[in-house]
Amino acid sequence: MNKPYKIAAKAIIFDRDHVLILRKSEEERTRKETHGWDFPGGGLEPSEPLMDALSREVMEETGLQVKVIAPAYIYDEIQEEKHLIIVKFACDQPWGQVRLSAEHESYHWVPLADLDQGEFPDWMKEEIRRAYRVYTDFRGIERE
Ligand SMILES: Nc1nc2c([nH]c(=O)n2[C@H]2C[C@H](O)[C@@H](COP(=O)(O)OP(=O)(O)OP(=O)(O)O)O2)c(=O)[nH]1
Repeated sequence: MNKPYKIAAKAIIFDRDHVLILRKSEEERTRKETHGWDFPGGGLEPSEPLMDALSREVMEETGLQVKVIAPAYIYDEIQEEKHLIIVKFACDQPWGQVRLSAEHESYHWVPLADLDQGEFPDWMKEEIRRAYRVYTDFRGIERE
């Protein structure tokens, strides 16, 4: 059976040694079984380039503009209903005032030093660590 593709772009945004993590709204959390944490981003609209989707979704979900550094991680899963591909980009230099959409209830600039103690799923922590390596390598920053 041919499954439809869903392609999404998500942003792992750094501000020096902090990373931006969103908390899904209660409605989103109860709608499906979820750990409730999120990176800003989402699926492509028809005929929309990946990078345009990234900046559109980041703006819609956070009100921020960011500088994209480079892809950091690709999540690729054949699910029951669809083939899901999510490209995660390391980003920095967030600019603007945070304004959340109805999808999220709060945002957290999490210090990287506190990541291990956070209640985020292990795979999110791993994606953040990878994106942080991309961020520090590209920007020539000493790692924490
Ligand atoms: N299990 C797992 N899911 C991952 C990884 N990387 C990654 O982007 N995902 C994606 C796939 C799922 O769409 C989503 C699972 O998180 P979730 O429990 O919040 O599920 P969800 O269906 O509410 O996801 P979404 O609306 O945020 O896309 O995260 C990973 O390494 N492991």
